[in-house]
Amino acid sequence: MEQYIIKGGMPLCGDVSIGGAKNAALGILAAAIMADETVTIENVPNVRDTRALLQTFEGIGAKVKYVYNNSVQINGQSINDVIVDNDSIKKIRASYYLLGALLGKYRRAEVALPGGCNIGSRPIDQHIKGFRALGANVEIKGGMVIAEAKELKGSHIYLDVVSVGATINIMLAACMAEGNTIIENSAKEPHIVDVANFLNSMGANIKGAGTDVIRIKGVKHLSGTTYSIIPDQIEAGTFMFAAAATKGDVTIRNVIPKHLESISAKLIEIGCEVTEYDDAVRVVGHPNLRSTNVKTLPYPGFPTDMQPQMAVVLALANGSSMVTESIFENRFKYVDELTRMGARIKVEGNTAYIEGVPGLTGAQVASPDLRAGAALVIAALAADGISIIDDIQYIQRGYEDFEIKLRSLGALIEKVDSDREIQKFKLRVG
Ligand SMILES: CC(=O)N[C@H]1[C@@H](OP(=O)(O)OP(=O)(O)OC[C@H]2O[C@@H](n3ccc(=O)[nH]c3=O)[C@H](O)[C@@H]2O)O[C@H](CO)[C@@H](O)[C@@H]1O
Ligand SMILES: C=C(OP(=O)(O)O)C(=O)O
Repeated sequence: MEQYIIKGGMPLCGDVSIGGAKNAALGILAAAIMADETVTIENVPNVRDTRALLQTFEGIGAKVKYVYNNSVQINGQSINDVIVDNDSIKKIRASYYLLGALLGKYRRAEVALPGGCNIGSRPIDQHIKGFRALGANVEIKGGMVIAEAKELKGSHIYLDVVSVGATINIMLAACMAEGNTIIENSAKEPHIVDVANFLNSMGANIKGAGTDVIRIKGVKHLSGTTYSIIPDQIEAGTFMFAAAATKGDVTIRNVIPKHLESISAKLIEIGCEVTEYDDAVRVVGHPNLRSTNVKTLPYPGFPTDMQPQMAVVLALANGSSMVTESIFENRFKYVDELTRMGARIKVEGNTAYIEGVPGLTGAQVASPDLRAGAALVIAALAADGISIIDDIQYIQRGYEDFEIKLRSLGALIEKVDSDREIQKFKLRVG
């Protein structure tokens, strides 16, 4: 199994360019199969999750062509199956978007229950409630979600919880339903807006994305388009926190600074310097970081997908901090691993109580999930000595060329696959 080996203690310095947003890409790729023509999508992150989704499209008969590095052409007209239950799709969360897309286009979908990071119970009751409100029969049988509708009719849907997945999924189905749909209490994340913009560029009629009321007028056909996905807010934030933890100086390019406000605000609060440019942010670390408290919230609040990375930075700040996770009930699994590196963190309920330490020490640790894995990489970059990170397949779900980008900032990190490669790295870095 592949691992990362890291020799820490080097401040990260230089420029890094951010790729397309994974969580926007997954919604947009699913939406693309609804078009009657070829769709070209640019800035698609080449990560495990997007590859799994694209392979699944081919499995049900869609045509997928990689035009160059991060551009993909999709034509869904040749789809000949609405049953999706292959092994790789079961591992990703965004398989649920195939329900909305296939139901909207073909009025039937049978998709394996979603996987994704094991960070909580992650029900999909709000997705199902939305589909039912549009007139679909939905049942769960043998690990599959089966949704079927003779006709889909616009409806007024109030989400009981603010859900990114349910908002996008209902938007997908409703944009090809008859009549008008209103989604109230919808999520407002930048990727919701990006999926809506993409659907509109194919001829859908969606207004209000980015607010908590989305209005959709159903259309009969969606056409071809060319569209570029927004930069990944979470990849950008991860590099920002890596700069802070290693007391470095990193300019993160190809970002939308507005999407990073909650992250920048926390970095400034703890003493880092953050400069915003039109499409870049520069983070300069501080030798003595201050403590603070953070609570995860739906956008524009502090993102849950940045919570583990923030905890690592606070583990290295002076004084006591509190990190409260309000979205997922099981997102502190990295704490035991971080403790093995010398962090002082105690979890009670949905809050991690952190006593900052002057430094961490390298250790062998395992990624419990995607962002926790990224956080452990940050910890290892800041730590004294050598760390080995196991289970990096989770990290590869969401970060393209993570180790290559980190190396370009001066990090001593290698992806290894054998003891021999580990020994070679150790000899090289001394
Ligand atoms: C592929 C993707 O885009 N994943 C993101 C998406 O996940 P995901 O779409 O799974 O997250 P949601 O926004 O739906 O979840 C938010 C909260 O609502 C609850 N809930 C959700 C749906 C539902 O039907 N019933 C219900 O109770 C969840 O358990 C959670 O407590 O948004 C999360 C919150 O920003 C991010 O951490 C994930 O990275
Ligand atoms: C939790 C995440 O992903 P997913 O919802 O795909 O598991 C994430 O991107 O941090």
